Amino acid sequence: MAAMIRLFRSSSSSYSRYLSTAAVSETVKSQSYPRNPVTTNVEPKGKTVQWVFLGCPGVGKGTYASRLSTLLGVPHIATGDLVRDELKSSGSLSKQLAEIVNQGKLVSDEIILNLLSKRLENGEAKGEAGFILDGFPRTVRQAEILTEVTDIDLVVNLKLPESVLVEKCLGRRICSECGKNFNVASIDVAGENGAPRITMAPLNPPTQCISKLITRADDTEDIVKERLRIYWDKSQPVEDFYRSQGKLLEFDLPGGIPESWPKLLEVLNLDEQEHKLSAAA
Ligand SMILES: Nc1ncnc2c1ncn2[C@@H]1O[C@H](COP(=O)(O)OP(=O)(O)O)[C@@H](O)[C@H]1O
Repeated sequence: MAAMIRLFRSSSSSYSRYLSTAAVSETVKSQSYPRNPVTTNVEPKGKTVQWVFLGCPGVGKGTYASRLSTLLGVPHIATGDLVRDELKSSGSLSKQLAEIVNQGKLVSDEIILNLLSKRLENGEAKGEAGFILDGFPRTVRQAEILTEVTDIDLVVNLKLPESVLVEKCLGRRICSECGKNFNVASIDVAGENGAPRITMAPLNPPTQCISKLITRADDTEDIVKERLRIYWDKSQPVEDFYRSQGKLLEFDLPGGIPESWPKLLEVLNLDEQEHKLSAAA
């Protein structure tokens, strides 16, 4: 992990030097790719969790990654949140980022790696270990860099039909005071290719948040469609990257949180009660 932070912290010149080193070590790297089936067992006293969550905008990566991070006691690190925090600041980067993000485009690798390295460094100073990454890696280049600097145990790929994704993004609301996420969309769509119907009840805010709800500037229909296009173009190949390493766990969400959460725990071989008890001990 420390090596990861050192490399992520590199200036742009040493960063490009690092990339050429990565290219030289390509052969060694490809030999070390595991070929065994996906293993999801979490050893509570063993090595800490280093997981990645993949999935289209609106699929619920943040929701499930955050719940699992609480359950497993590892930080949930969402690069989208890091970008939004930077947008709120008055730094010089903020204006540059707003233009990119509000068009639904991806931020440069250099900026993302800088934000991520700062976050990891702050976490390490606080004694954090392990992580659930959400929103990173988003390109094959980012995935290759991550492979160079640390071991990823498992990559969870959350999936929903595209029509649901757009509705979910448009229904997304955030409380400007407490920061919690809600969703006012009521989803009821026929499953694709003979799959069962998908229904999701709205995740309504409590009364104290109702007057403080805001919508993300990039959650408009046109920008969501552009983000989805970019996902298929740039991020979907990341699924293939991890599939070929035997690390990809595909998970078709059966519905909202009440239906999906227990099923996700089941495929991850996690027992909620057991983890709560060991955390309390
Ligand atoms: N790993 C990344 N690489 C490039 N840009 C990123 C990355 N993570 C986040 N961003 C930027 O932040 C925006 C919001 O990210 P996120 O909240 O993860 O969005 P989404 O809901 O589309 O999955 C993205 O549209 C992109 O501009």
